[in-house]
Amino acid sequence: MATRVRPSSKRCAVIGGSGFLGRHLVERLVDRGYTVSVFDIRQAYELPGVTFHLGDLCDKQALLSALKEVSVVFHCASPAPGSDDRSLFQRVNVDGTRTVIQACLEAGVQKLVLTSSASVVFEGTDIKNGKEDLPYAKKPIDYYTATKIQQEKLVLEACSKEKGFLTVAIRPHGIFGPRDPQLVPILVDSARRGKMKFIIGDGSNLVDFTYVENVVHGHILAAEHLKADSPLCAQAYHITNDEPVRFWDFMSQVLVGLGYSAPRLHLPYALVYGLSLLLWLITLVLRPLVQIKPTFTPMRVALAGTHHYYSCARAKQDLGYRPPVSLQEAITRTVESYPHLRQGA
Ligand SMILES: NC(=O)C1=CN([C@@H]2O[C@H](COP(=O)(O)OP(=O)(O)OC[C@H]3O[C@@H](n4cnc5c(N)ncnc54)[C@H](O)[C@@H]3O)[C@@H](O)[C@H]2O)C=CC1
Ligand SMILES: CC(C)CCC[C@@H](C)[C@H]1CC[C@H]2C3=C(CC[C@]12C)[C@@]1(C)CCC(=O)C[C@@H]1CC3
Repeated sequence: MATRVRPSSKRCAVIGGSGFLGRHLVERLVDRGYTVSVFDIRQAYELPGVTFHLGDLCDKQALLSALKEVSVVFHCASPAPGSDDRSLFQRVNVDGTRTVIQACLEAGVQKLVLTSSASVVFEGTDIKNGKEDLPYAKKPIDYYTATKIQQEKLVLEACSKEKGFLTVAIRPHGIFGPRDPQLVPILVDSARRGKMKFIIGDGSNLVDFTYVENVVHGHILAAEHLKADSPLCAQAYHITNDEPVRFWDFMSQVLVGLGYSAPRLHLPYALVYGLSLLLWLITLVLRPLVQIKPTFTPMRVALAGTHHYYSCARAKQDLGYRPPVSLQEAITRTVESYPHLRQGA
């Protein structure tokens, strides 16, 4: 009689493992003795002990071959938020996540840890010390956020103790750190084009920026604490640095650290938000003729001019989470990791 091999609890797969967060997660998992398979549409690096499976997460057969004997799946793949492509977000974040769940069930995966986003509750207005019980945004600020909401619901609803399939969602916010393709590069590009002279609003708005290694730590704690009798099943957890910071102080510290000037002049929030909406509408109308990528999208302006910071008390209580790297240390490490983006480089 054929015996089914019981997956080792240290065998995991990282969907989106070639990305910024995914690669940091893979590196940490390897350090902790996990056997890791990466599933991604691209291979961005090589690492001893890591197997790469190239494929689209919407393809169940491709997923199934990567999930053989895997007990834990981390799903941190998504199109970039800035891509603004409605059908791509729907296909990957919603339909694709359904496929991931189905493949996990068929492959006998025991745990699925989703990288969601704290933005699932953000509607463009202030959130101060937001807890996980805030309702999902009724009017999500963009397609990315709208599909992250649907994705999180799908994953949490799939949690089934009867089927031996447990799920949890991690909601990070403003991830930054070495190799981030988004935050620091966009900031520096804006500074180099002379667009970082202005502070949007009065500059007092507090925001969470979370160091990538802390986000990774939260994911691994969640995977290791997720058990049938634990409070984690079908729950979402904010993972932050637990040190809200003024948005413009954070941006200024990174800019000055890299040799650029900090923004000084103030512009009224309502004016900049209105202009960004107008620009967005114009790009929408012109899209068939010309592709314009505005720096100041309504989403970015809303993020730059409002409070949005979250409580991670639930993660502290249920996961024993404490951010291992302080914000100051994280900024120093990040600035040092981008010598090629320094002024004059
Ligand atoms: N960067 C941030 O500040 C935040 C990110 N998140 C979430 O964290 C996760 C990781 O984000 P990042 O590492 O920043 O993004 P990233 O763009 O660096 O990585 C995403 C990875 O997913 C892969 N991918 C995209 N579509 C795929 C598909 N159809 N099949 C297989 N792989 C596919 C990409 O090739 C890429 O390697 C995402 O789910 C994102 O929504 C949540 C909160 C904040
Ligand atoms: C041009 C400037 C006004 C802003 C430059 C920095 C921004 C690129 C970043 C500041 C906050 C960041 C952020 C995200 C992306 C990069 C920023 C807009 C997310 C939208 C990434 C995906 C998420 O799930 C939420 C993030 C919130 C913060």
